[in-house]
Amino acid sequence: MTLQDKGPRDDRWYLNIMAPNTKGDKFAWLDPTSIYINAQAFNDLLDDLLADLKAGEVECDVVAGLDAMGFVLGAALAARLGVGFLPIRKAGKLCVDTDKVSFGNYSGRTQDMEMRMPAYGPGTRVLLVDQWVETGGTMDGAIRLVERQGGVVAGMVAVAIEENERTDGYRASYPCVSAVMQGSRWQTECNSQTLSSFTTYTPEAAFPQTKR
Ligand SMILES: O=P(O)(O)OC[C@H]1O[C@H](OP(=O)(O)OP(=O)(O)O)[C@H](O)[C@@H]1O
Ligand SMILES: Nc1ncnc2[nH]cnc12
Repeated sequence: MTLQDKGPRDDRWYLNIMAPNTKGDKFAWLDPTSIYINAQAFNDLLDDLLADLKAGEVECDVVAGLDAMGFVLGAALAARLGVGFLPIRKAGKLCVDTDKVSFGNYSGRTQDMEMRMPAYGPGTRVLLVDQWVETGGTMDGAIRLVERQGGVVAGMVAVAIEENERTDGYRASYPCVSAVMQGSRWQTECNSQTLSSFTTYTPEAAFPQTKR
């Protein structure tokens, strides 16, 4: 595992560059992907998640990332962990045999997602990675897919896991790692779906540094 020692890790500064929704209720309330644009932010995010996985002694045989943005974080973590990456896809994309589940998410709509079948042997430890967990409905579908093929959910990782009855159940059942730490101001703000950093947010804060 590649890990830089950066001292105390609890500032999570890169959460400040997450972008507020400017498009209304049909969309998620914020866009965390600005973190990925900036090399320092993205690498600090990965370092923090990896440090917390290590501290929690969370081990896995493969990372499964959830379509679509879970692919970004999941693939980056898999590469750092030295394991493979298994995409869990929105239905209708995979041209091989699949298992399929229906799930509901924050949008109130029901969707289907699929995982290739067979994907791994019995007892394989699968680390589930998504960008964000809001209601936990999407994660619920992924857990069902993993367990139906005899996999063991090794844990779950996201930028944030909002607190509600379903995610309380996840925390009780699996190791859960998120950049937004439980008990922090960030967690309270994510639960209420507004961040104080939105008042000073500028897109430029996430711009990649140019080498010229
Ligand atoms: O906890 P939930 O309420 O289920 O919501 C979480 C899911 O919603 C978002 O993805 P979205 O479906 O918007 O798709 P995207 O990754 O393609 O942006 C997010 O990245 C999770 O996958
Ligand atoms: N990407 C996301 N950002 C913020 N809230 C979300 N809820 C579900 N997905 C989300």
